[in-house]
Amino acid sequence: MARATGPEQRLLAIYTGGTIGMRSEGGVLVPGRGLAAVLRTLHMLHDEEYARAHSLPEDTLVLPPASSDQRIIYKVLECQPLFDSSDMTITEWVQIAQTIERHYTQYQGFVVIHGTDTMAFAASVLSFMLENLQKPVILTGAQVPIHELWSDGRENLLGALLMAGQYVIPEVCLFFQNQLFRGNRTTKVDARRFAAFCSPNLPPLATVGADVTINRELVRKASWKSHLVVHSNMEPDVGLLRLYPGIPASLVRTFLQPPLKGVVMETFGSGNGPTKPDLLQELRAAAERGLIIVNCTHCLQGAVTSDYAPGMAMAGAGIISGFDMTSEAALAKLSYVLGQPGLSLSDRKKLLAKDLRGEMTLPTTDDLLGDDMLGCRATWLLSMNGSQDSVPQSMEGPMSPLPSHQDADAMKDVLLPGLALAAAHAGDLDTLQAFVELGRDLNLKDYSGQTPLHVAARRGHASVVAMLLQKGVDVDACNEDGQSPLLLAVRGRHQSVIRLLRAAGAHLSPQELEDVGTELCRLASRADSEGLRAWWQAGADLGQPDYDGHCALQVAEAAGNADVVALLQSLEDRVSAQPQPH
Ligand SMILES: NC(=O)C[C@H](N)C(=O)O
Repeated sequence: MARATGPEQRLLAIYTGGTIGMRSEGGVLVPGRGLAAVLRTLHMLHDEEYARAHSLPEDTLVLPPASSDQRIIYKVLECQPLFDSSDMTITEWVQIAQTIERHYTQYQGFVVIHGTDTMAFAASVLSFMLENLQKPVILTGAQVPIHELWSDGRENLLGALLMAGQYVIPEVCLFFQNQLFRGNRTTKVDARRFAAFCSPNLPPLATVGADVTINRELVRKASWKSHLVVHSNMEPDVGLLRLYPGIPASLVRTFLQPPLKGVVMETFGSGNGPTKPDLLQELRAAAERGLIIVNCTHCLQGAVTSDYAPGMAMAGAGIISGFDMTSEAALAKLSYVLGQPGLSLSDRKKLLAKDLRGEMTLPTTDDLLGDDMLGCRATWLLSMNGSQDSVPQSMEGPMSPLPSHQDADAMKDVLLPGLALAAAHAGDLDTLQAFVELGRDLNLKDYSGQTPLHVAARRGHASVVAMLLQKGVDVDACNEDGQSPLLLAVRGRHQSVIRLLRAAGAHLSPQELEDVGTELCRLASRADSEGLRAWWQAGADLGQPDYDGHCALQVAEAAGNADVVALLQSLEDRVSAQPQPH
């Protein structure tokens, strides 16, 4: 990230509306025309003397000198009509992106003056529409109109212009209250305070006080080889659904109907939701007919993980993790990905799982490996075939001395299990295949005894499970809690994985089956047909009693759940006919 050089920096300020330029009409605030004329009267935003001395055109403004050798000259392009941002839609944001494209070569940077209510959505959408940005695009606005005595608008606009004019930050950003954020990481958190925005999962790119502090390692690098690409084809039929305790499956079904093509589902905590079978059934049915569902947490901070059983149930329903994306960014990303022509459903899902514009933090292999070995790269590790010759040149030098053979072996012992498990977690067949090609044993275990098969079974990655089984891994390997891959697949209700494991001879151990009667009765009492079916598929005896002697069928009968009764009876009838693995 460089400082902008040259005696004059030219910026375009695109004024779309918002409180910053509003006036009171009939007791309410409405967007006001002629913002440039107001700015011309404000000394901090215009140096009339310089403009006259340099014969700047009528519509051009110039900031007072920020440094002795540089001037920021800007023009305000007023949109027609102006909007309260509550009324803005993808159509208006596409127009902004196209305006930037039209003027891209004439200006060193762009400031978008926008209402605050939907500014985080706008910044997110623009970040996906503008690919290969090499210049800053900074959104800003105000909580109080700029002509008022006590307004945040003057400082916000000045800050945005200074940041865009003085630094080459090739991203869509949002500047508010002395902080420059990555736009697609922001959310509006306060209706009145001047500190209206926050970036819960990424620190600001820059902070302005007596000094400007740039968080250089966070700023994205521009790709100087490629040109700006503006993606105007954004899918409007995307939605946002917030789960709440007790949400009826019927409501979810209605919401997910066509023409909706993608939905961001705001879930509890680290990505959990109710595990009611009818609700999961609706989600699964929608996913099966091609609706894309992205799971984002409704918490302000933190990420979706699969630490809890209800989270796994969600994952089992064909839902994509949004990790730590804001809902605004996820919605914009969905609209962008669905708007891309000619992609298959699986291509779209792959694109959604990638970090495209710095909008989400993906769990890395390093996260799983721990801090002590950070910096070692997967490719390097895999290329460490006991010979220093295979260490890439780029790893040499004073900061990264070549390890001895023993060190290299010790490092491999520590790091390879984590790497293999990370690949299994991500469903990354290519990396696992690389292990095989280098003659590595895929039975390796991490510190808790987990094998790649455990992880793939737990995540429901059937293709990875099939590949591992084909390579002859131990199908009944137990982790330190005595759990087999089959048990993890049952918990996740991953039917295709259960089938694969059973076909490879997997058994639930006597220890895993110890309390199965109680578990089956619990599932029967909650009418969880899918859970019951998973245990049955895994070879559990559905007639096992719970601690006080009741079996699942009796519990279902007592609860008057005819569907579950019918299911249990049909499964029990099929038990004798079912081929038993040896
Ligand atoms: N502070 C603001 O700009 C709020 C206004 N309603 C808008 O979003 O346009």
